[in-house]
Amino acid sequence: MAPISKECDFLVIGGGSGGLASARRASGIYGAKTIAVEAKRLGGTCVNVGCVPKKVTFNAAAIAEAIHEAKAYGFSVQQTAPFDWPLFKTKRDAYVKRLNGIYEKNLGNDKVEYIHGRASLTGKNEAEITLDDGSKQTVRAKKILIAVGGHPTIPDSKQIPGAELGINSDGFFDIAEQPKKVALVGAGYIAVEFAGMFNALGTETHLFIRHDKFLRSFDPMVQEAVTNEYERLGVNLHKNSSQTKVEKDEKTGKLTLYYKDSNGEGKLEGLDSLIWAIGRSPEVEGLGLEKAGVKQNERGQIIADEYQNTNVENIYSLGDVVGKVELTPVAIAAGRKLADRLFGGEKFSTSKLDYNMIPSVVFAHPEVGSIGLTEPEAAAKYGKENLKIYNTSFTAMYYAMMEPEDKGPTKYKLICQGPEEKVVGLHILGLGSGEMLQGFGVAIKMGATKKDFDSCVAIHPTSAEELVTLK
Ligand SMILES: Cc1cc2nc3c(=O)[nH]c(=O)nc-3n(C[C@H](O)[C@H](O)[C@H](O)COP(=O)(O)OP(=O)(O)OC[C@H]3O[C@@H](n4cnc5c(N)ncnc54)[C@H](O)[C@@H]3O)c2cc1C
Ligand SMILES: NC(=O)C1=CN([C@@H]2O[C@H](COP(=O)(O)OP(=O)(O)OC[C@H]3O[C@@H](n4cnc5c(N)ncnc54)[C@H](OP(=O)(O)O)[C@@H]3O)[C@@H](O)[C@H]2O)C=CC1
Ligand SMILES: N[C@@H](CCC(=O)N[C@@H](CSSC[C@H](NC(=O)CC[C@H](N)C(=O)O)C(=O)NCC(=O)O)C(=O)NCC(=O)O)C(=O)O
Repeated sequence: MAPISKECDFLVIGGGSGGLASARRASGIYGAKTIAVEAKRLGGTCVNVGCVPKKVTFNAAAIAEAIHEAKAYGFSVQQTAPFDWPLFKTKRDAYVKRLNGIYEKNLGNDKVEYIHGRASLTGKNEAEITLDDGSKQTVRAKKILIAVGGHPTIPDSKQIPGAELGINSDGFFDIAEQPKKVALVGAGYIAVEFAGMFNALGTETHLFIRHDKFLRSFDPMVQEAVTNEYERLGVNLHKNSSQTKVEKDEKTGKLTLYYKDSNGEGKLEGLDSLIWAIGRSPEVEGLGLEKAGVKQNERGQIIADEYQNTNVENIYSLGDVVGKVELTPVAIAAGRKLADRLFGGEKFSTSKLDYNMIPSVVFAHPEVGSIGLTEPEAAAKYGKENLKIYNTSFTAMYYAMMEPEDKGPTKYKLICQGPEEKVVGLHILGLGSGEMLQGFGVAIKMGATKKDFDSCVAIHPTSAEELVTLK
């Protein structure tokens, strides 16, 4: 190994949501000598190929829907040209690039030393960084944070010949022209969000799921309502399906997907893109975990306790590579709490992130918001007889001017437990659910009961008011 070229208090491997947040707090607030290493682009998955470009694309899809809906309100909106995907992509790329620059500047402002390169552990307190020109630097650190995130999982080409002809969520953001026809495989956040966006923007969209509903980790109300809504909106759902082969027509570049479903065997021709969205795997290859003795679970994720400690003293890990809850605010919060604990002195000596009651939103059509237990989870934990479930289903006033076939669903479910009716789960779908959930999340995190909900006077006319007037 090359001689030690740098020493620091805190070496952060991975310049994504968790790593940046931790590094900036450690250095900017507590003055720890911190080095952050990023192999690709600052900001990580969220800024470059995740939340940020996804939400901007979701906004484009929402505008496409609004243009359609505007007619019902008396506007004579006429689209004179199709959606300009290349223009939109150029602007989206430029926005992300601007954020990369802002993040680099932020590191400078917080006096974090930034190294662009790929880090690999060489021992308990040491790492080797391979720079872009191939040269190497070695760093000795008192404490090391591993926040290297993950990458999309792709099926094995031995099981599905031609699987490599498909792309993944990273590739989605490289698509240069709007596809006329796409197939997506998967049933989680990404498949559902992408399918909804493509469909709203006018692409013929086929979604292949292994069961008869998607978003199966969500409350049954969400699974059923959103699956039905996607069918109503014209997404071609291939239920109970599996894929057997993918072929490419070398002349046209179009793909054919061979599959099986409850009707037998089928094939879907003329695809501009096939997108695998079947989960993510930890980014641990070449990280040298074995050299430092850091333990992983059977999925390759790093094992860390509630304080982000790995099994090796002074090596910590958080975010997607740990895989408990794969969300940006979770990685950020864990990263900041860790910096507080490590460098914030006595006051923060027990600082840790509480992984209970974390709200999340699926930017589906309509948006879905969820916090706490699903109804089956609550029944298993507390017993059905100790629960009171409040449901409502109504037509949001936004749809008042529209024909029945153009009205989208709104459904809310509040799950309460015990004689005090403590709220242990809230599941909402409909317009504005994404923005709505955060505030209710605060109340629920504070331990709100149904009575507390009811004691807040409604704001009229809003969809949210239905949640404080549930019967
Ligand atoms: C399409 C998509 C949409 C998403 N939408 C949302 C959303 O709307 N809301 C939400 O909360 N979450 C969303 N997520 C999830 C969110 O992006 C992740 O949970 C979050 O980015 C995880 O942060 P992290 O710090 O753990 O890892 P990352 O952000 O992935 O950062 C890890 C960084 O480490 C770098 N790295 C890896 N190995 C090395 C190495 N050896 N040396 C140096 N650097 C290395 C990587 O290049 C990367 O930049 C989305 C994810 C995807 C894929
Ligand atoms: N809005 C947000 O906050 C977003 C958050 N994210 C985060 O990123 C994570 C990764 O997203 P995603 O990739 O969608 O993963 P998810 O884990 O959310 O969903 C993947 C789903 O795909 C299905 N699946 C798995 N293997 C196969 C297979 N071989 N063939 C067909 N279907 C399969 C499974 O559903 P089933 O068992 O029903 O088949 C599985 O649950 C999310 O869990 C989330 O934490 C991502 C995007 C947006
Ligand atoms: N909530 C606003 C988000 C606004 C926002 O935060 N925009 C970011 C781009 S999303 S960037 C992706 C993500 N940021 C966030 O999630 C925002 C974090 C929140 N503001 C906080 O500080 O807690 C992240 O990975 N953060 C890691 C870190 O910052 O340490 C930005 O412009 N930043 C410029 C700047 O910071 O100067 C919205 O949705 O409109």
